[in-house]
Amino acid sequence: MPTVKYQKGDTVMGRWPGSSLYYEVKVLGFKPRTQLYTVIYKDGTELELKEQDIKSVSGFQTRSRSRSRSPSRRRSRSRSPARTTRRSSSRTTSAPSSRRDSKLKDTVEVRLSPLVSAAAALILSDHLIFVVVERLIERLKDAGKNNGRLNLTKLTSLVSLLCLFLPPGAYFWLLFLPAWVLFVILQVNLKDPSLVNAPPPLPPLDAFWDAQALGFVILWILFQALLYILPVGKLSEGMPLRSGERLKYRTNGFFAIVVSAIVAGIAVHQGVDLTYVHSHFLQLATATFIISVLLSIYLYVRSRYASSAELALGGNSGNVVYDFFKGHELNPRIKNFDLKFFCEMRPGLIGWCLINFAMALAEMKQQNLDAPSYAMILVNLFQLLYVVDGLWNEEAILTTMDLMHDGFGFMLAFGDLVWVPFTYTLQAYYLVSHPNSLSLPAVTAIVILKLIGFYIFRKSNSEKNAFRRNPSDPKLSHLKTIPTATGKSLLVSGWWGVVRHPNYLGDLIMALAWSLPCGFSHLLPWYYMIYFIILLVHRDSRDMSECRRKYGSAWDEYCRTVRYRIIPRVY
Ligand SMILES: NC(=O)c1ccc[n+]([C@@H]2O[C@H](COP(=O)([O-])OP(=O)(O)OC[C@H]3O[C@@H](n4cnc5c(N)ncnc54)[C@H](OP(=O)(O)O)[C@@H]3O)[C@@H](O)[C@H]2O)c1
Ligand SMILES: CC(C)CCC[C@@H](C)[C@H]1CC[C@H]2C3=C(CC[C@]12C)[C@@]1(C)CC[C@H](O)C(C)(C)[C@@H]1CC3
Repeated sequence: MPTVKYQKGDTVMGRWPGSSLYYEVKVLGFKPRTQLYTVIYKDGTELELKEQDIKSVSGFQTRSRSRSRSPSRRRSRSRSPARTTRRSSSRTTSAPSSRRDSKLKDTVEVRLSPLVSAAAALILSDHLIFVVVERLIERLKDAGKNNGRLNLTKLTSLVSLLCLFLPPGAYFWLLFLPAWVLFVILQVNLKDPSLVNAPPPLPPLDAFWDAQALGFVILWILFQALLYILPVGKLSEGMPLRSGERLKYRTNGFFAIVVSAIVAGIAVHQGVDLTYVHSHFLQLATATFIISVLLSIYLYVRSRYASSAELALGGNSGNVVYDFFKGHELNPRIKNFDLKFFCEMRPGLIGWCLINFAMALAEMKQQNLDAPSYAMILVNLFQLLYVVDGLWNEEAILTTMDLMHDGFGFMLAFGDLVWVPFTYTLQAYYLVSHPNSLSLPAVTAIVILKLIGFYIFRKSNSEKNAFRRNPSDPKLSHLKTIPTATGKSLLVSGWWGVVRHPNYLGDLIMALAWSLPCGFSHLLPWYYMIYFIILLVHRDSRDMSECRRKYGSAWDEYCRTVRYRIIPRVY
């Protein structure tokens, strides 16, 4: 390599992409065509870097000592990206640097996955805008350093100002998600509903509001909160936090759904007309939406006072709308009452089953039936099984992304309280006024499909959960694993050796079985399936980049061994 600045075998300082952190790396080679150096970090991560992202060790040390005392500069002495992982998760991490890490994560994600739909691309757009602006600011700073002619402060504020006028995805989603719920609720009541129809005319404003409906929703949430705080059931430990602490959670969800079912049964027996839920669906959804907005405002305000150790890595952009949407605090609690865990597992999830049940009663009433239709029974039983299983294995939620990594803000509050109960119930709602008769062979085939999906979903989730809780569990000793620099290992055989997200595969098969009973006359009951594909493809990409950041070369090795993401040999 005669004209090349750094030679094979040289030890130099390499910039970790997307950040201003440098680590000691060894040069493995140079590709004249791409003008990139292949370097290897101390934890084994191999990357390709531009010459401008490499500095000689001696020059680097002199400069870094003479520079500022800021934490990010101090961090530049650490030796490997694996350390970044550990350091960025320590209490001393400054918010800006963790933000940079998450931006890096998102950039990789966007590059890696050509998304299947424009909607999914929109999910990513908010991240992208921040990445682009941040990169631009970094470039400008670099340019300023190099020629000294640019007025850095002015340029930086100009770009930040520009950012204010760019419509980040958060603004879009804040408006779109509630509008979408309204759209599908209005559609499902039409004789000929369609996802591609123009929105039906808006009902008058007072049609949205019903004080009684708000009262019922508040009562329901309080009732679930009461069941949650009762000293019944197990106290489970969450995964270790950045501080090393493990929070305790009352995992009595199964008890909560059993008590709720008994209370609903007694109420119906006593003559309470549950078909109210069908006739006041819009008002109930509006009331729940108001509660989710109030909760999100409370969450945002309290997150401003939370210590940095209590914050999630995302949602700290400084942009009020983005942070409000994404959520800032990781585990907001009032004493021992965990708001995120409660909202994710209780009012919405159990409410979903209650609404489905009410729809079965409404179907019988509307269509003069003595018993619900086969299609309605299947949808009810399938979704009840899904929820009961989630609550029975409630502890497993503590190892999912939402609980471990995501802040609690509008996205999850609205998702858990409004989105789940008022859109996941659309199939049952649809069947109330759009009957679909099913033959016995069709019923049998759909049940078999559901059971296959459920088996894959449950087995794979339990396998990962058991492994994460006790990696040396003798029951898992037959499984092959890859060690990672963080001390955790990755499963490479068993379910997690078939595809990288076997649990998503099972979930998707189940989603198919939920839509099939509604037939093919309309797209609306297939809405869940379409939404779910987009959601899971996006979650898979997000998880991939997060794991690559955490596990470096070990993750790449896992991806080389397990080539497909969700569907074997297809995707
Ligand atoms: N119905 C719905 O609306 C809905 C929506 C979303 C998700 N879900 C379901 O919820 C469940 C949880 O989903 P999730 O998105 O949180 O993802 P998940 O698949 O449960 O968790 C991903 C995490 O698992 C760990 N992991 C990944 N590969 C591994 C391997 N080979 N060996 C060991 N650990 C590995 C990694 O975390 P660590 O390494 O840090 O432990 C990774 O971040 C899924 O079953 C999903 O289908 C349902
Ligand atoms: C578009 C947005 C508003 C997206 C909102 C997403 C949330 C509604 C989902 C994200 C994670 C999901 C989830 C379940 C329900 C829906 C979410 C909260 C879940 C609790 C359903 C029962 C399952 O058994 C489960 C526990 C595995 C599952 C966990 C993830």
